[in-house]
Amino acid sequence: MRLPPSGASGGAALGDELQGLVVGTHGRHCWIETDDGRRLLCHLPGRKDAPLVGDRVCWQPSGDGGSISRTLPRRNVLYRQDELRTKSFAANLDLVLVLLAADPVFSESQLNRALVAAAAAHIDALVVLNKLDLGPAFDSAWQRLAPYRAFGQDVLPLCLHEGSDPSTLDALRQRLEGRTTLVLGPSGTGKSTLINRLIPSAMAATGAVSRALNSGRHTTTSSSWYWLDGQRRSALIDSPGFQEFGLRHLEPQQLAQLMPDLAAHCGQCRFYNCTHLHEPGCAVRAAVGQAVHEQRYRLYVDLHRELSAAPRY
Ligand SMILES: Nc1nc2c(ncn2[C@@H]2O[C@H](COP(=O)(O)OP(=O)(O)OP(=O)(O)O)[C@@H](O)[C@H]2O)c(=O)[nH]1
Ligand SMILES: [Zn+2]
Repeated sequence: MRLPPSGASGGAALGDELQGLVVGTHGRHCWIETDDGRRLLCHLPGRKDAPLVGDRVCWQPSGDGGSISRTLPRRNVLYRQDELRTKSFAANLDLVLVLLAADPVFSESQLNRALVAAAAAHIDALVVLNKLDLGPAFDSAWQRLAPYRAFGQDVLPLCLHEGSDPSTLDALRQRLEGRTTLVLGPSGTGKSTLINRLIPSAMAATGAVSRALNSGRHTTTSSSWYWLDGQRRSALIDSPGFQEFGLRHLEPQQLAQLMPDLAAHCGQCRFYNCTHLHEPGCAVRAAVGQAVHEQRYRLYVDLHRELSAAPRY
């Protein structure tokens, strides 16, 4: 079967509108990719509701680029928040990959924030622990993840060490197939190494475009899109911003439901609006030290306090 010819500018037509995928954002402009794989710089009409990497947009040709007319409805958006405002990592995600490593030692609070944000956005999460070759350091990090595995969180070991057995990377590759995955992780875990290993050399230029877009800025705040295959079915989005992973867009009352080990007990508390902090007959507190790991409950208490104290915007 022959595909119908695409529009003069190469995008999928919707009425007389052309569609494209946002693969990079930069102030008042963003890079879009047409369905036949061409990339062009588009101008945004206004500051409000700027499209995110992963968005599908409608656009019209203008000059040697284009102009975006609107963003199509999103399946989801992963949010975080810094001191000042709510920010978004990307839209229309299938998976959030949290990359940790045996070294540097990871922050459980950061890990939990990423998982809570993904759960709040109804996006699957995958935790990957890199540097399997570090032996004892890896074992103790793997042990710290035991409570996460116990509540059903998918956790994969990984080794990106030069010359190592490729089986862990192959297992990860399978998880990414056919999906759009946002990669998050603190500095030093091997994020750049992973992206370089996963992206075929022919496509690395894609990342170069995104990096070039960001290079003039003081801090890199936008996400970069990389295709993992020639068919453009599987994609990775690399995003900065893991260090300041605020969750103030969430209400404290939502929190327990977004932590699966706590959520399993929420329904059995005496009071329907139990905060699981001090109430009598609290099923969550009764499970602490058993089905709910002490450390996980501590993360809940701290984050609940933070969300309760936060001013809302
Ligand atoms: N031992 C070991 N070292 C690794 C592995 N993967 C990556 N590294 C090393 O870890 C260090 C950090 O890797 P990067 O890929 O630069 O990490 P990153 O997460 O991109 O860090 P930033 O560039 O700071 O954001 C480098 O020295 C890598 O060579 C691994 O599986 N085992
Ligand atoms: Zn309770």
